[in-house]
Amino acid sequence: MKSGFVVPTDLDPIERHPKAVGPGERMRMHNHMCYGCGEDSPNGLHLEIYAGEGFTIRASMEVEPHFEGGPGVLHGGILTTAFDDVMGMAPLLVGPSAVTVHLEVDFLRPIPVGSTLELSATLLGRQRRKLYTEGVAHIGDPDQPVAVAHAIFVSINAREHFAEHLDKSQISDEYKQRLSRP
Ligand SMILES: CCCCCCCCCCCCCC(=O)SCCNC(=O)CCNC(=O)[C@H](O)C(C)(C)COP(=O)(O)OP(=O)(O)OC[C@H]1O[C@@H](n2cnc3c(N)ncnc32)[C@H](O)[C@@H]1OP(=O)(O)O
Repeated sequence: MKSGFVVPTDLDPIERHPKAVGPGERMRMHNHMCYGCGEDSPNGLHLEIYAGEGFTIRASMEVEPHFEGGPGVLHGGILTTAFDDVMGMAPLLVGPSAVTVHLEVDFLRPIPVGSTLELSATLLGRQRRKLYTEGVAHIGDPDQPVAVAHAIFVSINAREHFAEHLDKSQISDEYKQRLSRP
């Protein structure tokens, strides 16, 4: 497998947060209007994302005809979006919210429209606020990945980070109030 991403060898160990969602349980939605996993996003991917064992996350995605890029195959940007969202849930296993600062994808094989894409993410470790993750996608044989991704997320204080933009969001007033509480 070809990948230019170098995972640091001196990552600090991580511990699952005592309040993190348990293995097999659905991850709590971070935003009901999120294009990746929000149930109210009108044109979103509507990913259902589950916690796995250890520091893993998984989700499935039906490759719908309107996700086409090349003839008959999934658009690379849609796959990247799905990775961003699924991998972005991994930091929540160990602590507070984090946002993507770097994401790269190795596209290994075309992904036909009509297939079921299985996505998984693993949190590899941290360096200060940086959380390193790896993602893998396959469409049948788990030993034959169709894409691999690496991302760095940086932990944030969500209330402060999103405060300036809350007025532009389509999230519910209740959720807005929750996010704007000091
Ligand atoms: C409750 C609701 C909340 C929702 C939560 C969301 C859940 C998410 C779910 C998933 C949704 C989908 C996901 C989405 O769509 S997330 C949406 C897309 N992402 C963003 O909008 C993030 C935009 N970036 C920023 O706002 C700032 O950069 C932040 C605030 C993140 C950091 O700026 P800040 O000034 O605070 O910190 P810093 O600059 O000292 O950086 C800190 C460390 O990071 C390192 N670094 C920085 N950039 C890079 C880089 N490109 N490659 C490698 N490393 C990088 C940097 O060297 C430093 O490392 P070190 O010095 O310690 O070694």
